Amino acid sequence: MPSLRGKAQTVLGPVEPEHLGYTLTHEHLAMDYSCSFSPPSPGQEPLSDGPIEMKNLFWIKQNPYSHKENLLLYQETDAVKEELLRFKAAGGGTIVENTTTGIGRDMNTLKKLAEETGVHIIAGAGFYVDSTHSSQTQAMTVEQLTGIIVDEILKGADGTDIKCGVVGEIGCSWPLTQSEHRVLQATAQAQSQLGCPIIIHPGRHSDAPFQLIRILQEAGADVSKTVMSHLDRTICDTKKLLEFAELGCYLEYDLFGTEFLHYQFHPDTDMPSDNDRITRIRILVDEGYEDRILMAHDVHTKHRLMKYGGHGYSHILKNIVPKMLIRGISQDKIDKILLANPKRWLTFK
Ligand SMILES: CC(=O)NCCS(=O)(=O)O
Repeated sequence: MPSLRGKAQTVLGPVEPEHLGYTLTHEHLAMDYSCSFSPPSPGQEPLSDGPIEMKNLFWIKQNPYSHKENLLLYQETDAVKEELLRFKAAGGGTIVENTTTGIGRDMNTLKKLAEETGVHIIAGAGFYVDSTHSSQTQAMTVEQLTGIIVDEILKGADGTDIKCGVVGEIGCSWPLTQSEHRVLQATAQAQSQLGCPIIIHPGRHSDAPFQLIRILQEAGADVSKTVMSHLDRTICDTKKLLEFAELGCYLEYDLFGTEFLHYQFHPDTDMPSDNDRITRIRILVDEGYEDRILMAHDVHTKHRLMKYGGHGYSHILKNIVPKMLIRGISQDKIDKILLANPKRWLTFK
């Protein structure tokens, strides 16, 4: 089998990293997030079952995980295709599709979207959070889990010959479960065998990213090829963020476009606004971490698509980049964040 060293691996095969272009490192194009359904507040049950309509859109935006149909992104392939074409027209080149086992990864659809739009799509290997692990997964050893992840990259995933090009998002809860711990160790082992990029979904606690990096390191992972996702909602304290940045992984702000009053998954956290995200990125740039920052939207529900009045996959390129420039983050730094850093991360070692 030819080595992947020096290449990035898309669903259409290996590519030269120079060809990736502007890259969103954490998105979903086809996914079923029903596993995260949050029952609505008493009295709001009828809102949960209806279709998405103008008159309930504000409620859905505030309660995205309580609306059943909103969680079925996989039903929107035509709308997603249209949006990928817009992303490309806005200068975009690559999307890393983070849907792993447990939330409806669909390799055939990803391949079709890549063929029909010309956008490079890189699929994720591995497993989402414990609540989606099958009883078979729960019973597997680290070696068995490693074998599955390695095969998804070298041979193909979900019974297809379409290959993944990153490991993740690897789902972790807070507190971390035993099954998630084994999957993390397998992720580290797969990475040390293949030199591949990995990406982690941390549990919702500011200590979680530190714990996860420690476990990965102890299991032999290369922290410099590791992305910690969702820092937006995970480490809100600047001192702690800078402490975490010292560990040397990529720091991902991937919830651009998500703005709401009440964060359903963790009401103690105030979800930052896009302006807050830009402020935090500016702090990291000023502290010298410009080579470690990544950005994305993590679109994973229908209401964030433009078809439903959402911001879509072009929001960063069209609206956030201009605002970053206004806030004193130079084009050179932005090109590091959206072009050079993803390229370095996605290149197999
Ligand atoms: C699909 C996924 O895991 N999205 C993350 C949502 S969260 O609110 O940042 O946990």
